[in-house]
Amino acid sequence: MPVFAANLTMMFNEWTFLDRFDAAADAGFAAVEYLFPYEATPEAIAERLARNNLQQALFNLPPGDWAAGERGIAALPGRFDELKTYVERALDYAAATGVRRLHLMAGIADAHDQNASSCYRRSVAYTAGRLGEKGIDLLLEPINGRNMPGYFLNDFGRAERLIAECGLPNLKLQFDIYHRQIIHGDVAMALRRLLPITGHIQIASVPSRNEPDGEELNYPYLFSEIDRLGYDGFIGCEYIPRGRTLDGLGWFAPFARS
Ligand SMILES: O=C(O)C(=O)CO
Repeated sequence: MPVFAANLTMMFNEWTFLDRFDAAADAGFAAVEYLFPYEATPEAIAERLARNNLQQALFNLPPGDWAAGERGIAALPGRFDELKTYVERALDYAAATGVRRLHLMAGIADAHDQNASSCYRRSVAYTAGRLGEKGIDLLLEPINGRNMPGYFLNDFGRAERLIAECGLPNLKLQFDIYHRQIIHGDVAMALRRLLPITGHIQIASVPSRNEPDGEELNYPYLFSEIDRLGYDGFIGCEYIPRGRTLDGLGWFAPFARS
């Protein structure tokens, strides 16, 4: 049975960030994820996790200047020293929250630019090494170019090759089924092939990125396939509720913690 993590960046937006932890637990979630924790203190987040007996499934390392349009800096030339400070900042939050996996965003850069590619490799190798010292996995997530135009890592094959070439035991794929379907399709076969290198799964309907209960993907089938394949990680619910978050949780009822 998959363990679902509520994505508190997208879900439970009727509450303030810290109150979303309580709301997710009350709705039956045993785990949470979000893009970034950095506007709250590590202590405040740790307190909400403990109070609600929630596991922290995932969050992202700092992404650079998000408000200015940056979506990570790992592939951006000249930003390596800044990246190192981001790694330490994320590790502070990791220590407080007990998270075992972090996502490194690549950035907006030409996917075929040699300089960007070598910066990305260097950033990935450095970050994986530093996280490995703490027993934490580093995740790389291909993101579709419709949601994030110009994003460097926009192809599952490239992520797979990089993970293989690096050969680092804690470097894994973040398999967002929503992005996979938009970029390549063939979701079930890709899960079968890529599950051995997958460290986290995320879900949403396609094309609307809403609750996983309709449109072009058959999630009940995919959940049973993920179970059949023996996946024992988290499934992050990275979707935008159509209306109020609680009203859209019908799909989740069979999986809710009582
Ligand atoms: O945009 C997404 O899908 C992400 O998960 C960014 O971390």
